[in-house]
Amino acid sequence: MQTPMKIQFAMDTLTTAQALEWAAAAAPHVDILELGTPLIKSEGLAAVTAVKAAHPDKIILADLKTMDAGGLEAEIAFDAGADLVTVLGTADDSTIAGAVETATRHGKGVVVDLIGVEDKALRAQQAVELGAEFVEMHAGLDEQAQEGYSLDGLLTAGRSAGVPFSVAGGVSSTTAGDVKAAGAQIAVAGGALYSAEDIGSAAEELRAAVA
Ligand SMILES: O=C([C@H](O)CO)[C@H](O)[C@H](O)COP(=O)(O)O
Repeated sequence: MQTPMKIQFAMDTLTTAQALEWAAAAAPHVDILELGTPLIKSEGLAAVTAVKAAHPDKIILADLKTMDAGGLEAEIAFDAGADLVTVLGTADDSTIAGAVETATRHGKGVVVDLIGVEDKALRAQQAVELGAEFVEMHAGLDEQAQEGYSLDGLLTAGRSAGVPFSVAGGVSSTTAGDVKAAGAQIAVAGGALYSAEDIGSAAEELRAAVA
């Protein structure tokens, strides 16, 4: 039987209070709660601790986007309560390996974020060889704002990589079916959920779209 696709809620806000409110609304319908990079820069890793304490049953992802000192940055995030941390695919192999070594020691995991990587399929394979749990086929908010942006490039890269992957780049209930069809294990949604009038209903709709 195929493993059901997971949903990751990317909480790109600047306050822990807002993140806790969003997490409570979406929690019944999502598997992974992501503390967005702007939130961690604004509130620090205390935000991770607060969300983990409120949702001990959820996978908590700290979107550190680590570029150097992989072991050190992963260590402080795991100590704060994260289950997964992100390291950039543009980082040196030793940075990814350092974070993986720390994750293994903690019984936790590393996700390699392929934002800004030219050959995402190739780097995805290398990242998984280095021990990443999965990679994120990712187009960031700035790339999404460019004219003509579509998810297609991410889906093609995911299909050809042949390793476990998530897709992040403006995923919504309209596009989630395509993400599933491409073979992704995880659909990441930020704006489509937190900009909705009713976050809980939007998350429920997204879950239905990938069921
Ligand atoms: O990682 C993200 C971005 O770099 C800002 O932190 C987003 O969380 C990710 O792109 C998912 O959000 P949406 O694109 O709004 O779905």
